[in-house]
Amino acid sequence: MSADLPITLVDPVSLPGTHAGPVLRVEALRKSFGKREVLQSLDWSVPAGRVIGLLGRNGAGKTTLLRCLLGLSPIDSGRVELLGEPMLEPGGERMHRIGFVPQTFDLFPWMKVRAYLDFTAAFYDRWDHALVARLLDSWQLDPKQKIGQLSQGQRQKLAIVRAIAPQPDLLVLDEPVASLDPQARRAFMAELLDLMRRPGKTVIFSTHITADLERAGADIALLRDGRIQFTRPLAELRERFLRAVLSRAEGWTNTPAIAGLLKASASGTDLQLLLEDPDANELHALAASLGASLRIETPSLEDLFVELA
Ligand SMILES: Nc1ncnc2c1ncn2[C@@H]1O[C@H](COP(=O)(O)OP(=O)(O)OP(=O)(O)O)[C@@H](O)[C@H]1O
Repeated sequence: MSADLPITLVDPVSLPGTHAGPVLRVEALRKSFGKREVLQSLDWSVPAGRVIGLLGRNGAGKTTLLRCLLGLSPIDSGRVELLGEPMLEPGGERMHRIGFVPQTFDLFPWMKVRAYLDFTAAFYDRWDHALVARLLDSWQLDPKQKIGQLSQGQRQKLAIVRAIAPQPDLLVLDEPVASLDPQARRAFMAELLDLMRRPGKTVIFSTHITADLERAGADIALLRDGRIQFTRPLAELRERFLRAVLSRAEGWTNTPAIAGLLKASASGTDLQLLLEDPDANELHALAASLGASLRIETPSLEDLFVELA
């Protein structure tokens, strides 16, 4: 699968058979564990037809947020609306339209893969048997093996097969590729992109692997300080954040003042400035006034994540 496949994003309003509003709407969501306030009046809205990568440092609250969204963990206060209805508890018809891949999958160790999938399929009208057969084959999962004997990565693959097979409208994945080898990760991302190309499908997945977000052409949602700081298409982030490198022979002892400065670091003759929405004219004028040459670079998503998260 090529890394730069074009992705067609679908206008949610134009989708037949789907509600027109956001797939997910969260208002003032609060969740604490003891004194630790993990989600602090978090607001978030996700339109249909997007792939959203949820980024955040270890312990930022990604798992907590995903579990609260799906009603798997009780919230302290606030409101969560999923597929146009308030989420009070998991269950009901709507859950057939939502797929979830948890961080770890430890269920039914005594069951064989085939029996587990057949058993689960019985609950779903839209179970895609052909997709299951294809994924078992290409991901080399042995239908006759017991789940308890699968490696962590194989279990994760099984959890992904199980989540995709009912053809959910909303697929939520909590670090789905953490245990997968690079080959399986790419295959999985390719499946995600396939899902995405069907109208109205929405995917939300948490990850630390920024390359996967780039490959998926995902929108980036950043969870920091208990809130979603922004949800933006990758291309927009790339335009918004730039690195300016000022160079001069005598080096740098002070950081010049400039609008949008997020971070500055000096090394030898270079001064690197990470800037949000910089004004090019201002930058050139600054370089001239400091007797420095100017180079403008686009930071990688990983660099951005390190700086912003
Ligand atoms: N059941 C729990 N009881 C007490 N504290 C919890 C519980 N679950 C999570 N926490 C705490 O909430 C915070 C957020 O944890 P969470 O697992 O949601 O973060 P995360 O962003 O998913 O982290 P990671 O990237 O490491 O998976 C952490 O400080 C964690 O210790």
